Amino acid sequence: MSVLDEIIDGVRADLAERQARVSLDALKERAARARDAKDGVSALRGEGVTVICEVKRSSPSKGALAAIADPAGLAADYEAGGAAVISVLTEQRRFGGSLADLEAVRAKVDIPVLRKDFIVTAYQLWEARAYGADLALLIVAALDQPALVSLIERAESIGLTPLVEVHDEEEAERAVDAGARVIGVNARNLKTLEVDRGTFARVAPEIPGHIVKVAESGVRGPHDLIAYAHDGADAVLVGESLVTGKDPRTAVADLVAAGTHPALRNGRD
Ligand SMILES: O=C(O)c1ccccc1NCC(=O)[C@H](O)[C@H](O)COP(=O)(O)O
Repeated sequence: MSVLDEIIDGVRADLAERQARVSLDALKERAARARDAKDGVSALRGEGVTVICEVKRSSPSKGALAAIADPAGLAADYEAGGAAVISVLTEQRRFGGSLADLEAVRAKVDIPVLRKDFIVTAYQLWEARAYGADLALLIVAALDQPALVSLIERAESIGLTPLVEVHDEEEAERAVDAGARVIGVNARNLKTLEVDRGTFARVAPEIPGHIVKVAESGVRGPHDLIAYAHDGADAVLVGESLVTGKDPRTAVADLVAAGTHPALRNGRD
């Protein structure tokens, strides 16, 4: 069984427990009371290369990364550093996240918030909206094409911007066909968990220019953002290097400075 399959088995088991406790109607009522969702596309099409900063406690590839006792405080530091979007990993078993983290971050920051999880049902999209997310991750490798199309449509219909994640050219084609407006190319191979930063350069040419292109994983600092920018990234998604570094606010500010540097912007025009 692949790592992704194992993760999704756990996600489905936890989801069944939540569904037994909280009805879909109750979630929808909670979603109706949530703050209106912010537009993820305009946030990511900000000045230069924008930065999505992740709240990530642990991961299948690295184990424990950072305790993060105060996810909202960390998100506030990211926002102060100039982040365009906060990504909150809500998967519990492998990443140590929760919907409570999402809710706390939402209450603290003004910028859009992404629910990063392994979403396989519309119920999870309603959860995302009910706990204040503006964007939600959909992983092409985890979904057949009818499910991908249906979840993109449902996300859009309830105000969420779907960030559709791909790992190769074939998945990119499926994401485009399904109507994605934002596509993330993840450099982390879900079979080996290894990061290959060349993945973005290979896959990005398959993605039409009107779609926002996000380079996910493996950003250690400004030099990696610049490399992804030269390969056509509109945004980067950064987790590990921020949560394991000493000063997340300054680290984000350094990334944002690199992403908005006039030399980089001229080179991309
Ligand atoms: O991080 C992992 O080990 C991982 C394993 C299996 C599926 C997903 C995984 N990570 C989720 C992510 O996509 C990353 O958290 C995100 O792109 C940030 O990456 P990084 O900056 O390298 O932490």
